[in-house]
Amino acid sequence: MTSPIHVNSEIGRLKTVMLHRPGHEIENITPDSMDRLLFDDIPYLPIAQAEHDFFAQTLRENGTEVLYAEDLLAEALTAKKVRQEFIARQVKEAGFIVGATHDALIEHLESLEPKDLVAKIYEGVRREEIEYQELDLAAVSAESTWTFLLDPLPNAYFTRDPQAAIGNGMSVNKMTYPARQRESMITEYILNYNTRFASKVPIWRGRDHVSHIEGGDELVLSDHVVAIGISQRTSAQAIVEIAEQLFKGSNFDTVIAIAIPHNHAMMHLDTVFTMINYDQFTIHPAILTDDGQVDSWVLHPGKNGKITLKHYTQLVEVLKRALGKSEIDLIPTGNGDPIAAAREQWNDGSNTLAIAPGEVVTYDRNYVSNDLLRKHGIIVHEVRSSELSRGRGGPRCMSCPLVREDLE
Ligand SMILES: NC(=[NH2+])NCCC[C@H](N)C(=O)O
Repeated sequence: MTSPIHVNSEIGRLKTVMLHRPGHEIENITPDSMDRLLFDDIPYLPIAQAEHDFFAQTLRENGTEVLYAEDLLAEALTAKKVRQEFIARQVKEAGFIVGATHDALIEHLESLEPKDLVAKIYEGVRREEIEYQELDLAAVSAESTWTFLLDPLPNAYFTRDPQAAIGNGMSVNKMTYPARQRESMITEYILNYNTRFASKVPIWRGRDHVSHIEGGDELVLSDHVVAIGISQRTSAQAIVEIAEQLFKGSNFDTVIAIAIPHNHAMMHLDTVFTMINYDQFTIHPAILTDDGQVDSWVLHPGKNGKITLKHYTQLVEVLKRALGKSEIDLIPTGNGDPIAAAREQWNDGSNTLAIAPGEVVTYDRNYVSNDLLRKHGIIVHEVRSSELSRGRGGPRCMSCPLVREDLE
């Protein structure tokens, strides 16, 4: 069976992408919950949606088929039995296993049609929306004063992270923070029950794991090389686990693990490093020492299913060797100016989405980085970014490529 997933690079012409249009979940962020929900501010929804529509339109105009995760999920949940199982698992992962609240939540969600159910899963369920048949202590006690029973999923428009297409398969991710963990269950149901995907996609690593990994850290550099960030969101253990599966079941024979600082501004590798052409990358200078060093380890398949490991500090040398290039052009965010670099990285100036070799989509606000990209010969499509950028993610984070053309 041919897989509907085909991603053998970061830069091959983008044919199909999965997005999520931000919805009311964005309006369910409050100053009190913002930190926990991984936001730094509350975007203004109508503008965020208009900006997102402009992003989707930019991709369509450049020949990309745009699929929305919310539509794929609603289709996957057509059968009542599947819907019931999905609801039960969402409610369980939100922390309700038995009791009055559990029962009332299930009853409420089961009363909804697939499209409304999907919208509810994203926007969250408030306490006052559900009707209790009977109360129990947990339902009436003070510990349950938080307005939402099922938290909103405001980060869902960053479709890059819950999963990552690698080759013809998927990494379905165990995410780091509770605020995002239920997002990758959406991926699981799309892959298992949407007819476009069901039984056709190898899963390199599922979400039923202790160690965590997120798609913002997973970069497909070529048809046999993957780079993965060791970051706030992705642990070394998860990298070893996925490397084992890739080495066993696919063409991939090289995983480059790159250590980056563990902080909110640089939560994933793709906030500081992205591939934009055969031999060109964006990089936030702050991840490198003055002489261009960063810790990285190259993993290869060894004997008897074991993995070999080698430590390097010169990223350029590692990239040259892995990609068979004699030169690598690292383009610094903010042109290397400490203030412009820090400001533009904060607003995802390094988070470029390649839609073809040497052709990228970026946020308009990062004008220093955009000018520099053009000077390096890159074609830049700018998209609007005042509200979308408040979630700390850029064009690469907001997109999950499903099909890219192979490179020549
Ligand atoms: N691939 C990325 N860089 N994603 C950015 C995700 C931002 C989101 N607020 C989070 O903290 O999870």
